[in-house]
Order: sequence, then structure tokens, then C-alpha cells
Amino acid sequence: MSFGSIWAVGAGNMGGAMLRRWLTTGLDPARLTVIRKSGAAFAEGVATLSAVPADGDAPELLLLGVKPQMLDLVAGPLAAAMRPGTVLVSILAGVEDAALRARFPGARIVRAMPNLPVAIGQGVVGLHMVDDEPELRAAIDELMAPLGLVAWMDDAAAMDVVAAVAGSGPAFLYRFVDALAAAGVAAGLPVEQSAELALATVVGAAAQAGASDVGPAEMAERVASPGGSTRKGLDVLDGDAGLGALMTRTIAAAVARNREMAAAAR
Ligand SMILES: NC(=O)C1=CN([C@@H]2O[C@H](COP(=O)(O)OP(=O)(O)OC[C@H]3O[C@@H](n4cnc5c(N)ncnc54)[C@H](O)[C@@H]3O)[C@@H](O)[C@H]2O)C=CC1
Ligand SMILES: O=C(O)[C@@H]1CCC=N1
Repeated sequence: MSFGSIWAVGAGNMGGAMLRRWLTTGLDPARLTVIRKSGAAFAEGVATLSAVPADGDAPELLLLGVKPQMLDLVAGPLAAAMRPGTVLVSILAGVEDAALRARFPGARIVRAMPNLPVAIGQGVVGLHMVDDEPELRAAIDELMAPLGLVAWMDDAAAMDVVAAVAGSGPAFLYRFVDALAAAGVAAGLPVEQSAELALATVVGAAAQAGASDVGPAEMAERVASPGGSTRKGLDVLDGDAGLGALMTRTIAAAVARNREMAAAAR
């Protein structure tokens, strides 16, 4: 990895998942400093501070992982502690490059939109950088590679959609698992067995789709025997008020909220 020292501010669900994955895939803990209000230990060998040090050695890379609403609480002391050229990787949903630039003048800004499965190296990380610096892009590619699929977005506006589809996506899938299980219960399965079958079905089907050389539409056709029961179920999902319409509304609601958070940070 090309970054000698990394500070992470906000090591909660998402930032923490990225850091833990980097540590399990070879990041030297001595290169990482976690800054968290509690000051509680993060991981063995990782320095943990409860506030931004006023006179510490500024890092080569800063991972910003607080909630967008907390940005202004951390930005002042961080900006003062950083050196020109520090790479700022922000995972804040919505918050735009210009909003970050205004708060961290001199930083080289990269927006990243990860999702929680980065914890097991099977996440998605959408990336956007206004100034295309090929060397920095390569270093970020190398940093993000252990997390899962890495996708650079040319259009900054697409980051709000990446946040909805990939960032929020796991939550939407978890809801699907629960809905599948609840529907199984409604149709007569015992509660625990329905939950177990639904989750195992989604895990197995997702893994198979991920390894398949055909797309999900063809995979669905292979399940649906002509004249069989799957077709009847797909007819419901594919109907006018079916899954397509529901997901369109779901993603639109999440994108709209990301845009509201962007506006609030301007
Ligand atoms: N949870 C997810 O799946 C995803 C989250 N994100 C983004 O990640 C960011 C964090 O979200 P989560 O991890 O879900 O939230 P979280 O609440 O789990 O983590 C935020 C962390 O920031 C810490 N924090 C708050 N104020 C602080 C301060 N002054 N100094 C240092 N640390 C402070 C909190 O203690 C907490 O650990 C958000 O900006 C969100 O948009 C992006 C993609 C996915
Ligand atoms: O809910 C949120 O605001 C963040 C953005 C993507 C996933 N979690």
C-alpha cells in the first residue's frame, strides 16, 4: 500500500469495517491512528486518540467516516492538523467535493462510497475524484482492492446513486430476506425454519449469480420451469406495481435524501 500513515476519524459501522478489512489484509497497525470520541482501543497495535492532535504528524491519508451531520464538528481541527497534499478519502453520503474542498483547503480529495460487505472483501466501493491524478488513482485502487469491487464514477452526481444502490443496497436486500421469510410463515412454514431457508436461499442464489457467466434474468429463467409455479410468482414481481416499481421508488427516496445531505453541507 502506498500510504505511509493513515488517520481515521469516525470508525463506526462503515469506517470500522474498512479499517478492519485493511488490517486483516496486511495493513501494518502501526501506520494507522484512529480518532474517536471515546478514545477506546480500536484494534491491537493501532494508536487511538480521543481528539485530533494539535501538534501530531499529519497523515498521508485521512479517512473521514463520521456522519455527514458531524462534518463541521471535526473539520476545523482536522484541517488545521493536515499538511498540503494530504489525501482525504471521504465516505460521507451526499457531501460533495466542493463542500470538502471548502473545509479542507490543500487536501487531495477522493470521495468513496463503500458498503458493509467490504468487511469480508465482498463489498462495493464507488469512487470519484475531481482532479484526475493518475498516480493517486492507482494508489487508491491499490488501497481499495481488498474491499471488493471498485468502480470509478466520472460523474459526481452518480455518487448519490451509488450510495443508494450499493451503499444502502445491503439494507434493502436484508429487508427482502425478511419479507421472503415472513411470506413463507404466512404460507405455513414455522418461523425459524422460514428465516433459515430464506437467508440460505438468498446467500446461495447470490453466490451462484456472482459466479455465473449469465446474468440474473437468465438465471431466473432457469428456475422458472415452463408452466410451473415460479412463473406465477415472477408474474406478480414483474407486474406494474411489482418489484421494479418498488425498487425505483426505494432508490429514488434514498437518492433524494443523499441530495438533501449534500445541500445541507454546501
Ligand atoms: N453504514 C453504511 O453502510 C454506510 C455508511 N456510509 C457513510 O459512512 C459514514 C458513517 O456512517 P456509519 O458508520 O453508518 O455511522 P456510525 O454512527 O456507525 O459511525 C460514525 C462514527 O463517527 C464517530 N464520531 C462522531 N463524532 C465524532 C468526532 N467528533 N470525532 C471522531 N469520531 C466521531 C461516532 O462515534 C461513530 O463511531 C456516514 O457519513 C455515511 O454516509 C457510507 C456507505 C455505507
Ligand atoms: O444511510 C446512509 O445515510 C448511508 C449511506 C449509504 C448507506 N448508509
